[in-house]
Amino acid sequence: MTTIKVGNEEELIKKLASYIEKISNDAILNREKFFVGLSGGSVVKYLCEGLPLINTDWSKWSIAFCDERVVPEDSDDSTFGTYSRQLIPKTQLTKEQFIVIKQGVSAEEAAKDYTQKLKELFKSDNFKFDLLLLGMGPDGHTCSLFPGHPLLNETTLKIAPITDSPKPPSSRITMTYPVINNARNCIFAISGSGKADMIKRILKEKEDLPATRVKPEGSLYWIVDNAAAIHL
Ligand SMILES: O=C1O[C@H](COP(=O)(O)O)[C@@H](O)[C@H](O)[C@H]1O
Repeated sequence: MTTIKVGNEEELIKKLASYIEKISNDAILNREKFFVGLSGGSVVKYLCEGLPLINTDWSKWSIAFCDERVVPEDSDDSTFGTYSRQLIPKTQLTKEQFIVIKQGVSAEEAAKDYTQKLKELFKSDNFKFDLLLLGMGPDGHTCSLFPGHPLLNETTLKIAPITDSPKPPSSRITMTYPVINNARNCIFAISGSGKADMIKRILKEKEDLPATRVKPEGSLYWIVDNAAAIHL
């Protein structure tokens, strides 16, 4: 695991973008494709500001969601909806490059459908992402994997439904650890004093929390700004 400290949110956005540029270009050079998973929450802002700055072959990108809320695409809670409005117009990405959840169905059906879509994307049951871009909530959750929730121990489902998310909206789908920890690279991007206590508990005290359980086969990076890293 590598911890990268930066001064503030602006520097975090630039640092994150530079890592994504390198990882995407390596993947495209070596495998001619780049499979990436995006998160919602504060990561959306970091990516919508940082990604338009990078040099990459956008046509080689396939984009999935580390978790997604089971809501209509035009809802403010839809992670795809937000990227669609705020990222696509600033890059050469098209909507067709995003793997989106099925609309108008239950979380259970959305998770099954999403699993099928990923099987088609990877042409395999082995969902090997080049990069997962992760956030962490102030309670230590990542994706839609919350402290104490039974999904932390899910080993069969790769994409799981959750209908009792403690953070609204309650109905979501999420990657589980068998997919997360199969990734070639995972990057957490964390900014602000509101995350400082949890950063200490996870990175210093190694407390068993959802974000701590992200231990990919590949590389793990935590990019943390000064305000979030104050207790390290
Ligand atoms: O609900 C969610 O929360 C986490 C963390 O969000 P943040 O705003 O505290 O960064 C996010 O990573 C996840 O994708 C999202 O659905």
